[in-house]
Formats: sequence, C-alpha cells, structure tokens
Amino acid sequence: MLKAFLTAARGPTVCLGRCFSSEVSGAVSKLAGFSSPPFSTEASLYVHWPYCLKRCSYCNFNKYIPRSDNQDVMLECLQRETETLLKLSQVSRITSVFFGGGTPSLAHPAAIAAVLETVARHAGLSEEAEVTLEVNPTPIGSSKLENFLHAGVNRFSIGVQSLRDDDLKVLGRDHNTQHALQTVAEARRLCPGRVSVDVMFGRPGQSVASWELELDELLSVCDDHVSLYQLTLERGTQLFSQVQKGQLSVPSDDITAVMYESARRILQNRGYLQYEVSNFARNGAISQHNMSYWKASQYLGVGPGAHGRFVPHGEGGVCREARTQTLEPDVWVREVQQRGHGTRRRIPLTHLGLLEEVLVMGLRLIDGITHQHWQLFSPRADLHQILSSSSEVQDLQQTGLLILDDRGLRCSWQGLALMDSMLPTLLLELEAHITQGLQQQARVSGGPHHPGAPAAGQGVWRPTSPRGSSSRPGCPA
Ligand SMILES: C[S@@+](CC[C@H](N)C(=O)[O-])C[C@H]1O[C@@H](n2cnc3c(N)ncnc32)[C@H](O)[C@@H]1O
Ligand SMILES: C[S@@+](CC[C@H](N)C(=O)[O-])C[C@H]1O[C@@H](n2cnc3c(N)ncnc32)[C@H](O)[C@@H]1O
Ligand code: SF4
Repeated sequence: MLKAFLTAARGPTVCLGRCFSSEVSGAVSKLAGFSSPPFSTEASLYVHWPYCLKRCSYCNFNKYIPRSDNQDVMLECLQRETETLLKLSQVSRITSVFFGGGTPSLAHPAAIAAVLETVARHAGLSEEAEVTLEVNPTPIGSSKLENFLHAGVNRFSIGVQSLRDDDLKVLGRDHNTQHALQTVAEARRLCPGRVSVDVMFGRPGQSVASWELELDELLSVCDDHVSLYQLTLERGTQLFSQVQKGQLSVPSDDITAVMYESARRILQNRGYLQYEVSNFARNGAISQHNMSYWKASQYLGVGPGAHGRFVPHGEGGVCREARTQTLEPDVWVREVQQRGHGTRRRIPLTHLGLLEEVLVMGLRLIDGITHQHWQLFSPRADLHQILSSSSEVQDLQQTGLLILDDRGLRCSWQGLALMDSMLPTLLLELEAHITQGLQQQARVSGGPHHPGAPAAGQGVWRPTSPRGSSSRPGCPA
C-alpha cells in the first residue's frame, strides 16, 4: 500500500523575495525545463489552524498547545497572509476552502467567517464552493457546529479515529465514543450529505475481526464520506517510543494489508465507492478540495506550516512554485506582521517536478490519470510515449497491477494497494524521458543548462521512499 505523502527534497531553498522576471524565467524555462503549468486564474485555499488542546500520542502534524489566547492576532495574520497570497498569485476565483490543523474547530466561528470574507473581498468565492472545517469531536467542537455553518462552512470533516474508548485513550484523544457519535449526528443534522469521518486502522492491539465490527458500526452512523487511514508510527511521537520499548504492539504489515482489503470490501458493499487510496464516498460526496491536490491543481496555503502550489504571477513569475509557510506560529505571526506573509520555502518546480506530482498524486485516484489530464501538463509527450516501451511497465501491466489504455494510466483494484512499489519504476521512466528531451534541446541550442538553474529532478518535490505500506492521507502535510 502506498506511503504516498509528498515530502520536500533537501534541495536548494529559493531565496525569499527573489523573483524571476518573465523574460529571464522564460529563457531559463526553455533550457532547464521549468514548468509552465496550464494557465489558471483559479485555485483552492488551505488554511492551517496550528493549535490543539492536547497532543495525540501518534501525531506529528504541525500543531502546538497554545500558551495564551492569541486568537485575535492569529486571525489578523491569517487574513493578511490570505490577502498577500491572493495578490501574488493573481487568482481571481477560489474553488474550495479547507480549514485544517491542528484543531480548527477551536477557532471562533467569527474568525472562520472573517477569513472567508477576506477571500470573497479579494477573489471570487462562489456560493457553491466547498468550505470544509475539520472538527475534533469534543463537546466544545460540536456545540459550535451551528455557528460554523452560519460562518460559511458547508462541509464538516470529523476526526472520529475510533469507536473504542480504550483505543481512543491509547491514541491520547480528548474525546470518547459517545462524543464522536453525538458530533457526527449533530453535523449530519446541520449539513446532511456533507459530513466526512476520519478513521484509523492498524491501531495497537487491533485484530481484523474487531476492525471489521467497528467499521460496520461506524458505517451505520456516518454520512456520505469516509477517510480511512492506516496508523503510521511517526518517529518522535509518544506512540512510536511506546512501540519501540515494547510497551505496545501494532499489527504486522500483513495484518494491516488484510484490514485495508476488508475495509475496502465492506465499504463497497455498503455503497461507498472508493475514489482514492484512502477515500470513499456515497451519493457522489467526493471531497472537492482534496481532489484539487490529486489533480495537481493550483492551491494556496495560508497559516503556519501550510503548503501551496501556485504561479506567482503577481511578481512576474511563470513557473509553479512549491511553497511552505513558516512552521512555528509565533515566528510566522512576526513574519506576517513584518512583510505580509510567512513564506519560508519557495521551490520552483521543474517540468519534471511538476509531471512527477501529476503522476504520483493522480495515481492515487481510482480513475488514475486520463490522457486529456496528462496533456494539460505535458502537451509534447503522452503517457504511451513515456511508458509503453519500458519492459518493467509492461511487466506491471501483465501482472494486472497497472492499466495503460485508451483512457489513460491507472492502478487496478489490486494495484492500488501496491502503488508504492510501482512508483519508482514509473518515475524512473518519466525522468529518463524528460532528461533525454532536455539533453536533445541543449544540443540543438548549443549550450549547457543555465548555470543558476537546478537540473531536472533537483529541488523538486519527490515521493517518500517506497517503504512499508501505508494509506496515510495523500495530502501535502
Ligand atoms: C492532522 S489531523 C487534523 C484534524 C483533527 N485535529 C483531528 O485530529 O481529528 C487529520 C487526520 O490525519 C490523520 N492522522 C494524523 N496522524 C496520523 C498518523 N500518525 N497516522 C495516520 N493518520 C494520521 C487522522 O485520521 C486525522 O483525522
Ligand atoms: C489528513 S487530511 C484529512 C482530510 C479529510 N479526510 C477530508 O476528507 O476532509 C487533512 C490534514 O492534512 C493536512 N493538510 C491538508 N492540506 C494541507 C496543506 N495545503 N498544507 C498543509 N497541511 C495540509 C492538515 O494537517 C489537515 O489536517
Ligand atoms: S491528531 Fe489532530 S487533535 Fe491530535 S494532536 Fe494531531 S492535529 Fe491535534
């Protein structure tokens, strides 16, 4: 199963404030193969709320326990950074907004409303745009749901994680099963058809039989969207050291593979169609925002540690950049107050880097990557040209794990669970094809690559190493 998180390569960090003029970047693009993604004035927006009431034992996301109430200053800075990034990207329409964290349900509903107003003031935000808020199912979170709805939220993503009190304790959650059930029921009352639940499997002490029973219980109370994540032991977390010391044990890879397969079957039997490695929906309730990641669309990331991918048209940029905001909230606040944004890392994506993202993210989808979609990013080389002549790719097709046909490239049902092991082959073929093209181009134009430009594959975002099996969220955290 895929560990399909994207992680930053330890490539060169682009100096903040440096910008390419269109003319220079155009010339560099030609020789170094920088990306010119399809021109778009649209983007989705991710907003990170970095605070939690307590640390869950397994979590290594960017979150902090607040030392004091600084909601006012956080709000001011989130608004200011949203404004800055909207101007910089020249995006005129935001297609979806996702408030994630951390625990964004700790924010005042008025803060959520104010961020949405900022978006609407500086770019279009249509009435129909999906606006998701992650909710921790504590009594505090659920009592505010109605206010969040009035603030403009129209989709709730609830971190249920488990319906077993003992397991919730081991995970260090600050809710119990009763709280989770109440929150899901209240969210469904307010937002029918637009409630998602996150649940984790592969937890300490879990068996296949107990997991199947628990999932069945969850499906009888939940709404139309389920995200299923395999618990990943993250270095530096309490759970990691408990397992290292032998105080707790987690199911083996073979067992978690069986858990994943049985969950896929149970969800399918209950009418939830799998549309991505970790995501299942009934009645077409797929997550539009996450879809923008898997389709490699532009997105802005606002708040500490948020990630974005966009072309900074506002300063004459022509290639897409992978951007990360400063992680630590106090430092991020200072930076936003001083210069309007807390962007810490800017990495211009090469043509190869962009295509790698299209491939890695797109293959997570059950429908994979269509030829039309690929062509938007790679008008000159289609998927057949890049992959068909490779004997390794042919082997993957013959074993029934990978499909490359008139529709495009995708994993089979069986292949989706093994995508991690297929990616290196596909990425190598892609790299070889693009590098060959660049070498030919350099020979024709009679010169080496521009000295200041990263070579193809350098300073780009790469998939994590193909180890182990995991269905942790395919989102850019
Ligand atoms: C980062 S949390 C933020 C939402 C919210 N604070 C919560 O915990 O419900 C988003 C989701 O990531 C998933 N997640 C976090 N840490 C994980 C881990 N170590 N392994 C697998 N999934 C994880 C959980 O399912 C969680 O609902
Ligand atoms: C784990 S996913 C869960 C999504 C949920 N299952 C759903 O369908 O709505 C959400 C988490 O990923 C992380 N995340 C998503 N988009 C991000 C971005 N652009 N930058 C940084 N973190 C992001 C955040 O920690 C967020 O809590
Ligand atoms: S899992 Fe959610 S609530 Fe728990 S520490 Fe991580 S972000 Fe906070």
